[in-house]
Amino acid sequence: MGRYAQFVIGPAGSGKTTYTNLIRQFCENGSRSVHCINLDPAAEDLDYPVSVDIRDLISVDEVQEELVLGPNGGLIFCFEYLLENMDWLRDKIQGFEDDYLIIDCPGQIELYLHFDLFKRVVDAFKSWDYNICTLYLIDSLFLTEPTKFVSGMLACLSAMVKLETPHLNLITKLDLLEKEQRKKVLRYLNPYAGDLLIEMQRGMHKRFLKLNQVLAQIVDEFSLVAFVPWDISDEESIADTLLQVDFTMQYGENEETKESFYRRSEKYLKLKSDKNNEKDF
Ligand SMILES: Nc1nc2c(ncn2[C@@H]2O[C@H](COP(=O)(O)OP(=O)(O)OP(=O)(O)O)[C@@H](O)[C@H]2O)c(=O)[nH]1
Repeated sequence: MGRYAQFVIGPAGSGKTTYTNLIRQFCENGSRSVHCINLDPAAEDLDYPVSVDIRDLISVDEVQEELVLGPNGGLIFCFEYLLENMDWLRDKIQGFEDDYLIIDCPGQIELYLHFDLFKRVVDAFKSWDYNICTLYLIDSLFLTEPTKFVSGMLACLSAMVKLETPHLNLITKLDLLEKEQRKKVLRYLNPYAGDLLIEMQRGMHKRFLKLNQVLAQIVDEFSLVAFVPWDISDEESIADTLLQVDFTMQYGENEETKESFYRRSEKYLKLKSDKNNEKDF
């Protein structure tokens, strides 16, 4: 069957642990064998059974205490230590030959954006012949305005460029948004640079025009930054997300995957069955 691993990354509180647990439950209900791996040395209570836990190797609390480091320094030290002990991790996952790995990662995005430590962990999985997909989770409450969207998009893009793996961005906590807010957010599933520029420029001084033009151009040129809606109140959304992850893992991002994102967003909004909504959209 081959080896498959999803790396679940994203800012603190974006929903990584919740996602990991729900995907695990969904897979297990479908008789798919999965293992959840915790790579967050500062994790507290985890909702799922953990098959491999970095805290058995090293924990941030111990490091902070012994080396008098802050939380970020402690995390960096733990990842350096993990990289020196990758045989430990390899031994732990050796028995999961045909199983699916879901890897819950730390919430400090500096780890993905500014250092190469996390990339080296991902590269080790590649060298062990894993098919990989990185999921960058982003809280929908931070995507309700164009400027917030651009900022979130740039963080997703940096992680994608830095990690060099098949990549999806998941918009989480959609169930918490009002219908109108939800529609606003879902417009960004397939953003159009011209509209984005007009929206960003609204209410801003004209001296920001050039900057906003460049940012909108980045959105346009990096249209591979695809966002997938994730709604825990809709079981179909969970099933579709898993399908997209599997597809991306095997084939990477391409036109076909993008097409399926758009079909997904249409289905999600049920636009086809509601002509009035379609006009609004
Ligand atoms: N309503 C709703 N709540 C969510 C969703 N995802 C996460 N939450 C809640 O948001 C909070 C943070 O979720 P976690 O899954 O712990 O987030 P995390 O990214 O693992 O957080 P860190 O480990 O601190 O980086 C928890 O209270 C979750 O119950 C979601 O899709 N919908």
